Amino acid sequence: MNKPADLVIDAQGIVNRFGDVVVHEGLNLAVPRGAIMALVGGSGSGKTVLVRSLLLLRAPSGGTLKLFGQDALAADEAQRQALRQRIGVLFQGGALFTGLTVLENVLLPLREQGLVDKRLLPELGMLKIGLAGLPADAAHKYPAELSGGMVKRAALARALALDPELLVLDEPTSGLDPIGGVAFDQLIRELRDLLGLTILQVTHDLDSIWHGSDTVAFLARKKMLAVGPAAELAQRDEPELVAYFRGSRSAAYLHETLSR
Ligand SMILES: Nc1ncnc2c1ncn2[C@@H]1O[C@H](COP(=O)(O)OP(=O)(O)OP(=O)(O)O)[C@@H](O)[C@H]1O
Repeated sequence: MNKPADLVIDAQGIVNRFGDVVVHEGLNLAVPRGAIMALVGGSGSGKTVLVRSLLLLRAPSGGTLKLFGQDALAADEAQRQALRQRIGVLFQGGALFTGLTVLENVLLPLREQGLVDKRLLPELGMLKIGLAGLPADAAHKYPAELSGGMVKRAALARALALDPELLVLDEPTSGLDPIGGVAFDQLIRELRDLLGLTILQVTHDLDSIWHGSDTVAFLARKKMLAVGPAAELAQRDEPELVAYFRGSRSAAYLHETLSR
């Protein structure tokens, strides 16, 4: 068992409902520090609603939520803002400002925070761009001038801007070719090791699920149906897990990776 202090996210008994529609009912999720956890579930199972709750963008209808050991639901707005600043978010599609260069995008959170000496900003921005695996000359390009993989990396550099402890990634490898996807997974693992990050990633990418994550949290029946390494979940008998891990898509994937 992890001590509570070792859990970056500790959500217990979470309930989320919209009118009569119950999305989560007594959902538990514990993410230990240093984990790379994939958040997986069918369409409409409630991954986005859960992530919005974890990012303090939506108050759950019930349950408790500790972030970094602090009671996030009892926190006042200033404390919630401080908690949010400890979380870097990579939105699907990158969500970069198209009228700003990569460097300007990366510097935006730092400028808004206003804690860093302005003269140090460009150097700091270039450091984040390098960490995200982009060449220095990408800094002065606009998002439209970048490949899909570079856009993801630029968005990652921005997510790293405020030195987060937790990175939340929404389908980080979607739209990338398999080689680009594996390279991105590898980068995430290196950053976890280098910076001591904790990663929670919503993903449908079988490479990310099987090889890019240590643990898979599987959302079904309004709760976390199972949490464990992909190989462990693939042995379970719950019909949702059988369909996901032993269905035709997974079978084809495993057949292909075993023969690589
Ligand atoms: N603002 C809202 N008002 C009403 N219902 C909502 C709202 N947001 C989400 N829902 C419902 O909550 C459920 C879960 O939606 P959510 O977007 O979290 O699923 P998801 O797992 O992220 O799906 P996908 O993989 O397709 O993106 C759905 O039934 C959806 O209709």
